[in-house]
Amino acid sequence: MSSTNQTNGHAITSPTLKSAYKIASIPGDGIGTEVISAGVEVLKALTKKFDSFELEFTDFDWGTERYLKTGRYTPEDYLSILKGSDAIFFGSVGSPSVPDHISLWGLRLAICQPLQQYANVRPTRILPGTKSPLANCKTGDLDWVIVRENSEGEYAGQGGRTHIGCDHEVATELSIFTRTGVRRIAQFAFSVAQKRPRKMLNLWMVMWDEVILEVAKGFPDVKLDHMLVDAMTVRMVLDPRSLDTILATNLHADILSDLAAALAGSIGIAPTANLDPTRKNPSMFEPIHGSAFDITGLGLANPIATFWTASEMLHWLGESEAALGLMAAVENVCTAGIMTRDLGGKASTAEVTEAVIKEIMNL
Ligand SMILES: NC(=O)c1ccc[n+]([C@@H]2O[C@H](COP(=O)([O-])OP(=O)(O)OC[C@H]3O[C@@H](n4cnc5c(N)ncnc54)[C@H](O)[C@@H]3O)[C@@H](O)[C@H]2O)c1
Ligand SMILES: O=C(O)C[C@@H](O)C(=O)O
Ligand SMILES: [K+]
Ligand SMILES: [Mn+2]
Repeated sequence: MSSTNQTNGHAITSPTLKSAYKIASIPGDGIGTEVISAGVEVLKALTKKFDSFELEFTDFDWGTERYLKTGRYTPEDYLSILKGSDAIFFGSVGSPSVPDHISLWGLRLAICQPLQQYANVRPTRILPGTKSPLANCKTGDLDWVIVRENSEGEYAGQGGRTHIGCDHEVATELSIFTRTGVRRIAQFAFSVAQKRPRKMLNLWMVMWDEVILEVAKGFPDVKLDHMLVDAMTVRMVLDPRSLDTILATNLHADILSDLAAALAGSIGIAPTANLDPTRKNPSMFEPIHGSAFDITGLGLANPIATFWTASEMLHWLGESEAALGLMAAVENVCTAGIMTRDLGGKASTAEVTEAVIKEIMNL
């Protein structure tokens, strides 16, 4: 690309600097490796189509295989390595050969927590050409963003076991909530709700309620609605049109977002952004789903969750045109019925990926 500037009456043509982003890619375990390689292919196609930016990928083999060989999911200096990137593109972690709390704390939480990615953002909607399992719920009827507190609550890592293995063993799992933690996620969720057409935020809990009412004063245009989490599951199923932005604690939002993905058609389409809203640290983007050992290696993994995740990453980096182009390509492919088995189709991971790349090049 080039641009023309006027200097002292002379037109001079100079190369416009392309934005170049460093992406740390961590496929992880199971289908993580299949969907991230599909995601990288699609992102590379976008850089060909939209020549305003470049992506420089560095791949990391951090996952369970590495843990079994070395006793660690990552090298010791992994945080300084990641801090050198503009964004992290993550697949999933977890394997039948290692207990889930070890893999989760060894990789996903080992990244999210020290990098202060305290806002976990999970948009959900029904893509055109796909179906909700809810009768009478069509594309447009379900359009939510779940904001998950991503640094404390039930995933604070406090608690332990005493008298291990004895009949009188005691185990505690503590939920930790800080005023600062609640305030910052509330501020973030209100600002998300404020940018949505319906300007609406649904949430719940006690200290939360108090802090949120304080934060709400700064967002008078957002309609606020408190819900208990059990009742929320009912409302999501029976009245999806009445919801918009949903803020909840770490664990509750984790559960609600799997439900949301299923109601929108499949867990195979749902994206996640783990954001550090201060932008001091790189943010991490991953599909909501896990390693799915039951379908690993079979070509059945739906790559759309990862494509949507890639689109969220591009938005965060400021490349909105490419981000919107990617979602348009995904929607065209769904409309054409090229879908994996979880969405009722017959296409493989590779066939969906190829179709999305073709749509990108035809945009
Ligand atoms: N953030 C993460 O990395 C993350 C998230 C969830 C689970 N996990 C880990 O993944 C492992 C498996 O967990 P799980 O089985 O509870 O959840 P899962 O999300 O891996 O799978 C649940 C079900 O959804 C299906 N599924 C998931 N993604 C799919 C896709 N893209 N296309 C088609 N079908 C898809 C699977 O086949 C499975 O039947 C565990 O070790 C768990 O700890 C990791
Ligand atoms: O919550 C987690 O950390 C694991 C998984 O359930 C997720 O949604 O990322
Ligand atoms: K994941
Ligand atoms: Mn989850």
